[in-house]
Amino acid sequence: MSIHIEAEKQDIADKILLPGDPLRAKFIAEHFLEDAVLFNKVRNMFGYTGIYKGERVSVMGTGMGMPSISIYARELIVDYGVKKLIRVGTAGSLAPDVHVRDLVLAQAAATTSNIIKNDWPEYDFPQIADFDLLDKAYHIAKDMGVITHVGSVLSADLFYSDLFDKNVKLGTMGVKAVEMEAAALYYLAAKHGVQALGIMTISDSLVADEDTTSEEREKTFTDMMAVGLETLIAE
Ligand SMILES: O=P(O)(O)O[C@H]1O[C@H](CO)[C@@H](O)[C@H]1O
Ligand SMILES: O=c1cc[nH]c(=O)[nH]1
Repeated sequence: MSIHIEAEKQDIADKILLPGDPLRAKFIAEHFLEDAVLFNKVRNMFGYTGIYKGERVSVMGTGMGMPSISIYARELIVDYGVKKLIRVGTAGSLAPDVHVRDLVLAQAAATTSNIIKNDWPEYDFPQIADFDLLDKAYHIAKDMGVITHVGSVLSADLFYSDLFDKNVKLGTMGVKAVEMEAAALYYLAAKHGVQALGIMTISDSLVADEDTTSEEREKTFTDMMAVGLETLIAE
């Protein structure tokens, strides 16, 4: 067990989906995995391991924001030996052509946070997705016929921010969407030599009058869940 996860090492697969919402983790386990077993309920941050198309995979919530995902990603990588981590999150569109329910594959993640600089003050280096996972996810999503955008995202510390106008301006500079975890996940994956990718479903828009309910965000973004699982098991 680790400080925030009560599982034994063998209880967690080396491939994992990471939604922010622990109830989305429960939904994925109940609707996509066979023989799913709950391995964590510390702080209600539900984690499950089960079988997807014959392969052992796990899914666990990370909570909201980079401090929270940094705790879980670090423990999963260092204490449990997880090698492939795919965030399946929601994000707000920053671009007029990126609509609610579209997928965004986060090729890179800019951040407003000091969390990476606090750990690695020397350089401001880019936080990028693992190319192999990105390439696989892109082709899987395209083959499924899901509208999919590839580009950078902004991982913000604040959901409610006075930088709203500046975030929107980033959309005119190629940043597709704003969310709150990908940059820290990419940093930790680089630091520990494992693979990570962020797949986001657009849940609302900062540049158009489009949004979704919390129940939809928990239960209906199944394309993202399927793309994430297929990418985890792809050879
Ligand atoms: O839906 P999740 O995966 O939690 O992701 C997004 O939703 C939360 C904010 O509502 C933040 O965690 C943000 O990154
Ligand atoms: O606008 C949004 C939507 C989802 N997640 C965010 O962080 N921001």
